[in-house]
Amino acid sequence: MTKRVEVAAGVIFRRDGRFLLGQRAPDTFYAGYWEFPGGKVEPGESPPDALVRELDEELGIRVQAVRPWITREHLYEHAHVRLHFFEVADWEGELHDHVHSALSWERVEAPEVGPMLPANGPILKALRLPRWMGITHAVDIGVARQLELLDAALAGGLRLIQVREPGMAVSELRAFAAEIVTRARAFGASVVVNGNAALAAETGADGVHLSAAQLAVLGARPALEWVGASCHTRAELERAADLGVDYAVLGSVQPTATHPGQAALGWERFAELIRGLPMPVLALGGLVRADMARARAAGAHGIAAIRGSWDQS
Ligand SMILES: Nc1nc2c([nH]c(=O)n2[C@@H]2O[C@H](COP(=O)(O)OP(=O)(O)OP(=O)(O)O)[C@@H](O)[C@H]2O)c(=O)[nH]1
Repeated sequence: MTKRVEVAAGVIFRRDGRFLLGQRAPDTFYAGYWEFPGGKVEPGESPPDALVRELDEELGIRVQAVRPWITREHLYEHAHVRLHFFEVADWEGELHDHVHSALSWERVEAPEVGPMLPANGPILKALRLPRWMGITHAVDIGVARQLELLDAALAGGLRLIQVREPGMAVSELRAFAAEIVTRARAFGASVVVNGNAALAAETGADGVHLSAAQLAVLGARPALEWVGASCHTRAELERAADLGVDYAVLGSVQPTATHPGQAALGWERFAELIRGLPMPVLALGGLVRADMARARAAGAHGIAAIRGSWDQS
């Protein structure tokens, strides 16, 4: 039987947004491959405690706070590992590496070192997922106004847009989505189209955002770069994980005008529902920019919002 190993690893961010990778030393498994700093969880230890200890032992840094992020399992020749990835934003001290052959600060958009440990491909992709998703609502505010607000948001740093226009005629939606893709491209932003993989492909969008209903019946992951899904329950999140989606959106965290009367989850329940999932989760529902720290402390990768994305106040 393959040995089971629990591992805690950290995505350590520097002030300029770069994150740290270490190259595995000679005489270890996968020598020369790059990894996130971290190591095995000891008996009786929690994964966050293990990470704080490992980062002290390996790098000589003191970590103030870690945020849960993604948990992935991988079957290596030598062990079946469960990797608990955390984000480490608050740390102090000078790096003194004791275990790696080299360290490198990388950009999330395009890490340059390699090869990477086999389990880490999806982790690097998850890091490329922007922290904020703007969801369109031209059916409420009009196409012209939505495009105007989109331009302002792109100029302000928005890098992920979901085209979601329930009720819009398909011909109008095709033109609208194509226009969003053109404008997003100019800023290097990505676009996913809600509920329609064919339209996404046709308009040159980067992916599709599946509704919970589609998620329930789909046999396989659509062949697009980004596939995400709307979820409301743990069962839906697990189904999304099984389908191999790149991200999920879970809500509503707070009461929202889009679904009046729907019970809000609150942050505690949100954190509970997403625990241990293998993909990043965006929090949805009545959220604004000021909620980002709270969302990430709860384990969210970031936030998805309709109104909160376009309000200019
Ligand atoms: N630290 C770290 N380990 C990772 C990552 N990705 C990944 O698959 N792993 C796996 O998780 C395990 C980490 O264990 P480790 O670093 O404590 O131990 P090791 O293999 O060097 O062996 P040893 O501690 O027995 O000498 C290894 O099997 C490693 O291949 C990652 O990004 N960071």
